Amino acid sequence: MSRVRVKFCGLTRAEDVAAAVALGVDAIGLVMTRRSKRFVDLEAALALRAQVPPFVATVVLLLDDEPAWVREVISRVTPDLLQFHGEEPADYCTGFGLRYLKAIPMASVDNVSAYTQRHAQAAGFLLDSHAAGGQGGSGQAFDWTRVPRELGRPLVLAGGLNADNVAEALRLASPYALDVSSGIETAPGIKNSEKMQHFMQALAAAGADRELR
Ligand SMILES: O=C(O)c1ccccc1N[C@@H]1O[C@H](COP(=O)(O)O)[C@@H](O)[C@H]1O
Repeated sequence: MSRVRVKFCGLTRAEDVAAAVALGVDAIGLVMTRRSKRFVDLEAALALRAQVPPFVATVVLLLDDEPAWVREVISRVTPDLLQFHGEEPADYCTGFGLRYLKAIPMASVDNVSAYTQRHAQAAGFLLDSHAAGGQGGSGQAFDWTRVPRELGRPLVLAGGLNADNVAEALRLASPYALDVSSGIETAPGIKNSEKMQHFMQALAAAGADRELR
């Protein structure tokens, strides 16, 4: 038995980081691709990162970004983990020398295990509802019965999660971790403390301590 981990992603405000940490999240996500409405620049990311205490991970989300930008983000923000959400090939992802999650666009991937084999060095896989070439963070869920039983790596479930569906997500997908953004906000990048709290309460009520894959 193990506890389901939680990442709140797309935080842009100090008060939202403080609320997330107080609620006991395992990771916060900073979106540092300029394509996103939740983009935070280097100065903002540095300030938010400085607020994150030990034992809470800082994950930086990128999407088909220029390597020079990725290197600058790594050296300035010092994230614990990268999350590549685009069509980045394995040699690009491994080239930065930092552990990474690879997002899998479930709307356009039929064979998940073939996809994971191309990213043998990924620390884990994040299954999201978008199609290749599209963006995540849409608040849309995919069919969770499509989540494979065995990935051989930690599986992070994302896409349209909220307090109302988290129990069903756990039941159908048994993920290692949950990643939520739209479901805890009032507008892109503006998190809502009540929604954050409701999400964590719903997770606890659903039994966050469970057998995981
Ligand atoms: O949050 C964004 O703006 C974003 C932009 C580009 C790619 C991914 C993005 N977010 C990630 O998408 C998933 C699902 O989010 P949601 O809960 O459906 O809003 C999650 O991993 C976000 O971190």
